Amino acid sequence: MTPLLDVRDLVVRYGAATAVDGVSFQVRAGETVGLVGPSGCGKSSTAAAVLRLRRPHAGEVRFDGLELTALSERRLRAIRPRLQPVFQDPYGSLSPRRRIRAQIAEPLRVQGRWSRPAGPERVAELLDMVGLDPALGERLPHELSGGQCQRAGIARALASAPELLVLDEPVSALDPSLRAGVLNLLLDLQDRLGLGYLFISHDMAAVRHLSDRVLTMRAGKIVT
Ligand SMILES: Nc1ncnc2c1ncn2[C@@H]1O[C@H](COP(=O)(O)OP(=O)(O)OP(=O)(O)O)[C@@H](O)[C@H]1O
Repeated sequence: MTPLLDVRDLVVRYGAATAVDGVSFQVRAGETVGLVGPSGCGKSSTAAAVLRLRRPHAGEVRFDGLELTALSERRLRAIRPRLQPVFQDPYGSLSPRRRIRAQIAEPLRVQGRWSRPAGPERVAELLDMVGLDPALGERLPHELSGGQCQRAGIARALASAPELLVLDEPVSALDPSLRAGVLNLLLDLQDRLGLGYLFISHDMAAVRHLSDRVLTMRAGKIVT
């Protein structure tokens, strides 16, 4: 079976410095692959290349068999909803001045999946799926707690109907008491939706809790 994500010999450079040095791994549908390693070892650079936020210097990123590194922006736009990021900063991934419900509705509108009353109902359903009272959709991001905001960001990612989530330190900015709740939510969503996860963290306990397989990076290379 074609893996959901197939990364081959990935190289990311910043000028003369090599941040990712020949990394290869696969993520299958419904599977969580953890990526751990010390600060600066190249985890976020790997994520950025997978999401095509940064073009790699060399190597391939295949998503469902399709090579992303060579795709035009126009063709990439059709693929982007299928692989969605969740970043560390819960407030940073949402626009500060728009209500939560409008931000969750946006992917539905962009993909031509918005109508009334189904659109607003879907937004309420997505909020409920991430454990938020749909009434919180009326609020602005700064009117939510960090944990609520990260859940809203996950709801927004889910609005695109993704198959893969790239989770880059998704709970590291949260109060330790809230982390388990968000990690368990991610497990629950994976069960319900069959999502693949690339889960990046320096928190070994969190990675073990979530991952089917754990890859360790050091100085740009996968060492296990
Ligand atoms: N935009 C950039 N410009 C130049 N160098 C960068 C840039 N982003 C990252 N780097 C460098 O690339 C290397 C890998 O960084 P990266 O952020 O991918 O590591 P990381 O494992 O995600 O670290 P952390 O856990 O601290 O986020 C580091 O040496 C870093 O300084």
